[in-house]
Amino acid sequence: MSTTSSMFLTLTPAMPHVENSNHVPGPIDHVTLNLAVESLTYHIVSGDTLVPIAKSLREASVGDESSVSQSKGSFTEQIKAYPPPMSDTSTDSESVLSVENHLDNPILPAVHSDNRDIAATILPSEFLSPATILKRRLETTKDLIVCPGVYDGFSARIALSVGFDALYMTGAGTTASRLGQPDLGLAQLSDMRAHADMIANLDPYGTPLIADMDTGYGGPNTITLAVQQYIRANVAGFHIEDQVLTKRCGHLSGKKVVSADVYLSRIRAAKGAIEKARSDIVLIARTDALQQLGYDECVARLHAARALGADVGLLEGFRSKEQAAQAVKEFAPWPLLLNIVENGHSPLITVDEAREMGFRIIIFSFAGLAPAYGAIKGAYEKLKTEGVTGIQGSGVTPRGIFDVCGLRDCMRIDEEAGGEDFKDGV
Ligand SMILES: C[C@](O)(C(=O)O)[C@H](CC(=O)O)C(=O)O
Repeated sequence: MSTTSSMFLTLTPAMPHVENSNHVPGPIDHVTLNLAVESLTYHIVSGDTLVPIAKSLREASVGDESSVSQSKGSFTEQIKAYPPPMSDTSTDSESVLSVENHLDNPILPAVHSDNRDIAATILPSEFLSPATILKRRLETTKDLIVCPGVYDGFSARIALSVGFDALYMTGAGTTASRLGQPDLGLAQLSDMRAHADMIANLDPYGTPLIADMDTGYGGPNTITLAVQQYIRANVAGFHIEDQVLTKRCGHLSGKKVVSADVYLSRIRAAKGAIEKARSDIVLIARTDALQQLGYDECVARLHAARALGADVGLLEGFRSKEQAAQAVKEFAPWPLLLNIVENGHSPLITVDEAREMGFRIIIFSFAGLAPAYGAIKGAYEKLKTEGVTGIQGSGVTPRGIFDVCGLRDCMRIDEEAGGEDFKDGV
């Protein structure tokens, strides 16, 4: 039939979703349409499956004409921005399906033919989103995923240059660096989303970012928006907790948690948003109930969160190494994340010890913020008392700092595009 007949799409192992994907919403409003298009974009770059792409296209196709044409325009632009690896047209019969046949599947009716042409140009055969990378690593290995805390673009760049399994965007550090405020629930969704978006997209196709989502910033509707926004921001995983909205750092005294019912409504809302988006973003259920309600209540809350589909558990503020090890055993093989906050309320557990205990993710929330505090304060004090910063002779040059921030990539992009901005160097 059309131009699509000779085009092939290599599908990822997530393909079996096809059989269960016949839920197609009815007519949609502008908001839903925009979400569909954004989710579509996400799936293009994520390479999850063809189904969400086709489903989103269908959703777009039932919107009003102006929305549809607007969405198609933006869609086409997005595809141009992410050119497919056209050289890879593997013919492995298990992994290659005709786009045309696939879109003709009766569970995916009414896809516009011009949209099929667009879909046929998408070949996300090798690309996995950071969320998918993180999720598969949790599902298919027993690795301990080690994440340094990053609190801004520069600390994230430094962590990327050192090389880690994943990064952790600390809410405490975000609040400190973005707002200059303590970790008391003062950062709003817009602050956290914008910060996460910037950090997650410094290396958009690589190192996964796990980001703090605090309490979810409100009730189920706000949490739904928060999850949608984190997904669109290319965040690979997030944790959501049971503290009251006026929360505080998990390593301060006087914490208060909401009831188990309210907590579970948060988890349910988060999971529902993830499923609706067909996203692989990793849902980490955190409980801060230890201080106020004790260990058994934490265990009950995390078991309930697990039953609702949370991918990972986080029990905040362990009192001892024994308690940490006990929790891993309690939930195995469900993965647990360990939050290390040096000089906080919990004992220091090293990467090797955490691996031995069986934790699956370890975050060092203050690994960037605390040393930055010491180094910056030292330089400022020296400047004040001695009239110099002490940086001279340290070997840290402006060029070196900009290199960490991707200067070479910027130069390469310019050169490859035929630009001349850097032909005489920098
Ligand atoms: C993990 C945490 O949520 C963070 O924002 O990094 C904080 C860290 C901290 O403030 O000590 C927490 O443990 O609550």
